[in-house]
Amino acid sequence: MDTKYNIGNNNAQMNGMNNKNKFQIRDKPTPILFGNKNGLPPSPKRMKLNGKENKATIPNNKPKLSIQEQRKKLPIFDKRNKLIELVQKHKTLIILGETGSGKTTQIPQFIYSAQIHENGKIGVTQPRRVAAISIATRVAAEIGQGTQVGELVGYSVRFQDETSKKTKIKFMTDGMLLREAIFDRQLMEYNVIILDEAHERTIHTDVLFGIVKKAQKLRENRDLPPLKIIIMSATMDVDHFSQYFNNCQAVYIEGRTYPVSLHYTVKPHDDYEAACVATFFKIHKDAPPDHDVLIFLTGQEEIETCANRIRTLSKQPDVIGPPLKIYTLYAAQSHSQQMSIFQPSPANTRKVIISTNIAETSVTISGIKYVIDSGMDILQMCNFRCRTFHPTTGLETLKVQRISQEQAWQRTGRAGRDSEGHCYRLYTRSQFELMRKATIPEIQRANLCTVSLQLLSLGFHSMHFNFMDKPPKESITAASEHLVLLGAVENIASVVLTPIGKKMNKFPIDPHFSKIILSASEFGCLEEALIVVALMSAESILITPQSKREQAQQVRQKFHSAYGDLVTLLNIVREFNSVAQNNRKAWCHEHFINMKNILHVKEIKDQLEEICCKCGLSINSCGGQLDQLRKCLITGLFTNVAELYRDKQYITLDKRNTVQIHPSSVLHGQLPHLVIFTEVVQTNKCYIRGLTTIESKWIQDIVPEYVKSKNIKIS
Ligand SMILES: Nc1ncnc2c1ncn2[C@@H]1O[C@H](COP(=O)(O)OP(=O)(O)OP(=O)(O)O)[C@@H](O)[C@H]1O
Repeated sequence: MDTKYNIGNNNAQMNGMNNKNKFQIRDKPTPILFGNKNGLPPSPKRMKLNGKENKATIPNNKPKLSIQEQRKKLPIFDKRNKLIELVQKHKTLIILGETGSGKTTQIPQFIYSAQIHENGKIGVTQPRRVAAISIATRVAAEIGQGTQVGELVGYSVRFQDETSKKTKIKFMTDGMLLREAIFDRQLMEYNVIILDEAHERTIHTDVLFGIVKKAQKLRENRDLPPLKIIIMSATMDVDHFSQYFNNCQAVYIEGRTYPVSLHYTVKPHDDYEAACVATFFKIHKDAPPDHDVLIFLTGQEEIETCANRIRTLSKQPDVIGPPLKIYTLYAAQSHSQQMSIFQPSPANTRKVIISTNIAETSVTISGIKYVIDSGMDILQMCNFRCRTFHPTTGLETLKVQRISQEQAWQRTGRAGRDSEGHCYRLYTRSQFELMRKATIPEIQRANLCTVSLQLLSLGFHSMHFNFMDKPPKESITAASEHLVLLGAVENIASVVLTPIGKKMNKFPIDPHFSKIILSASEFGCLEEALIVVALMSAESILITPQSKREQAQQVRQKFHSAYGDLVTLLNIVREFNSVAQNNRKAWCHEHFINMKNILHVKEIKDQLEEICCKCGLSINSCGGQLDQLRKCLITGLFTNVAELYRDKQYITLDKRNTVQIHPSSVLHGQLPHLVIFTEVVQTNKCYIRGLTTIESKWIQDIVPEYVKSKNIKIS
């Protein structure tokens, strides 16, 4: 391998691990001991605010830097020429730079200004939509001169394309670029592709590594304009990556804009959630109001519980600190809920964001001074069935586990972005050293159904694809078997998609759902199937505020169907469609329906309908004959059937897992004999939701091959 470049000598590394003094948190709940006293700023002047003792309102009286001044302060900024030279020279380049050095926001702009992309586009992938959207917004603002997102700088995430003919820098989720590859293997739209946050090793990024490598080669062989590939991260195994990309060049950019002090606990803590709360209140008591806090926890339930605890405790009379604005961030939230974390908090109010690993990479949330890292994450074990396109309908079992060192550094890097910061690691230094270095690639543990279908449409069988790290053989075989049952391929070794398989790939959704759509016209219920699939692809249309839970449930009671959740949601959409345009807002308000999300369902349905028309399907409706829809669901979701066996317990027919009906389901407490589900939620128990009742004889009639191959017996 060529020598690695080191650019820059600004050695402002994360600091703060060497102070032996200890401080103790005296507030409720249980104190946590950190091995560093430098965690908090020196005691500032206090003043009365909202009747409580609080910090002075001008904690930071440095003048705010303009956006261009902020750019110039980034460690990457004065390495522009050297970087441009390297990108020009190498067809593939690995760029490693510390979190906050300016890789994601600056490198696409450097390439653009040097016209390396010539007349093509610069595509930049991100593992998550929140990052893709927020970075596009930031880069458009940095370019200035009235640039709006969707013009020179745009983004593309599933069902939302904010690009135009003018777009030259396109941020997108890795899944979107993968879909584009299905339609053009050579990725001719782009002359430069940047795969950012490569260390995350999401399933899509891993597949993209192989796809872009192949596209580059194809273009080379066919004398087409070359494709430049840039792989970026703050934390990755450079040698492993370089080897995969034909021993390509790697460059390291040193330096962060602001230092982050690290604080480890003195002893291990089992109750990491309580430790987060305790640490938060310690910060809250002493830090100025505009010093915001970001807490990393694992999943929705835990995050909501923590938010409630902080909310309740902050109202106690003996708790000192400014007013709080509490945000939560996890995959199941609506897009607007997720983006609300970027709103500046009102004056003299502290913002606290409690998040899953969504906020772990790429995002900059202005004002975050403190990061509290629980050290835990949820490992997604996709052993139920394929991951679906919607995070909350992914039928995965989830397991809480320790994060990797890479993740710990990424979390730390969320502080110190617009001023110096602190990271509280709720684990000891030795626990950190015992953590695995890198995250296990998702492809090693995920169900490969969707990806196998996508690869087949590109002419590759997963078994023979040039993965950076090959997934287990059993996962590939299981995915292939599933695709056979869905009718997408003739047999597990086939590299050719059946006509149905080809059509399935035209839909930007999980193969199980595209199969339902493709079967629906035969069942005479395509209209209804499109609505149901659109509902499963969008954020929840229901609003159920905790304080008005009963009222919301009561007013929506009239839509409830004994057939289950999907038919109930279908009833809501049907009713909404019949309401006059000018009354819809009031109707949504009255029924606790999220108007934006229900309109988005309609948009998705229209997009899916357009694809149906291109596939030559005629739209038909079953009206009140909902058995047709219930039967049709079996064609795609046959692996998600659960049968009642005793005492409210259900058993899944496919993998024999024990599950229960989730309390939020309209079928909760009703104990139907057989249900099909779209979602598994794991808390202390394993719950299923998104239910529809079905009849046992239908399964044998609709998927006889499956029943035979799995030797399924239904009582
Ligand atoms: N939305 C934003 N609001 C305010 N400042 C921002 C924003 N996005 C980026 N910045 C500034 O630009 C800096 C560099 O951000 P950038 O995302 O380019 O860094 P990076 O090196 O890619 O980091 P990471 O590896 O964490 O993604 C941030 O530290 C911050 O100072």
